[in-house]
Amino acid sequence: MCQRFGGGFGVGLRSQAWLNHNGYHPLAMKMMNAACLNYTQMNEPQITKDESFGIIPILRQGDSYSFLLIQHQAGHWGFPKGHANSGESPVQTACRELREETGISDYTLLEEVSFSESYTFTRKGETFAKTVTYFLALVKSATVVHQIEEIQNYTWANYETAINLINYAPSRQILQDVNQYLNS
Ligand SMILES: Nc1ncnc2c1ncn2[C@@H]1O[C@H](COP(=O)(O)OP(=O)(O)OP(=O)(O)OP(=O)(O)OC[C@H]2O[C@@H](n3cnc4c(N)ncnc43)[C@H](O)[C@@H]2O)[C@@H](O)[C@H]1O
Repeated sequence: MCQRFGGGFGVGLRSQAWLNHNGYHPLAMKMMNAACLNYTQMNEPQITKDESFGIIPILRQGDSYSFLLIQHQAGHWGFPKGHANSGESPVQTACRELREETGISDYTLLEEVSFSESYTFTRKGETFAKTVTYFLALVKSATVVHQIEEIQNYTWANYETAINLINYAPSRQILQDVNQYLNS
């Protein structure tokens, strides 16, 4: 822990004249602050920005809605998503990932709204600050072609079941916001 105005760095730099309220010469203060800044920069963890895009597939039956959840290969339940390929827009990425993970390609995209979640994670010693932006799609049919190499499992669930199945709080918050949007 680096203390900006601590005693340790000041040894030998005191003088009778020009002492500030800490009892140090201004030049000594400058050197101490510079040393602290270098120490802090050297020890700050590197954080890499990461971004993915996804779709929340929604099936409307009368007044009620079901949501398609997928179980990612890592084991957690959430929504279909992934990274952009070179030159892809957010919506193109989200649609491709949906098709690759679930086989779904027949839907109406609600492009006027999007919902984002942010979280950090560490992988192989590297820390990532990630944002995932989701679009909404009203699907025409509940048929899913399970892409085993992409996802572990999938399920259609109503709001209450889905909220209980989703593992991570940021994704639960997204579903809450989406549910509120659909019922507003
Ligand atoms: N910039 C990049 N471009 C292209 N490919 C890249 C890439 N970075 C990594 N890849 C590779 O691409 C593969 C997956 O690609 P994609 O399939 O394209 O990416 P993804 O769904 O966003 O999954 P990813 O595993 O990266 O991250 P997630 O946020 O789900 O999970 C990460 C961690 O966060 C946790 N997590 C997931 N959702 C969370 C949430 N909502 N809240 C908190 N933590 C969450 C998970 O448990 C996990 O520990 C990975 O094998 C990866 O090695």
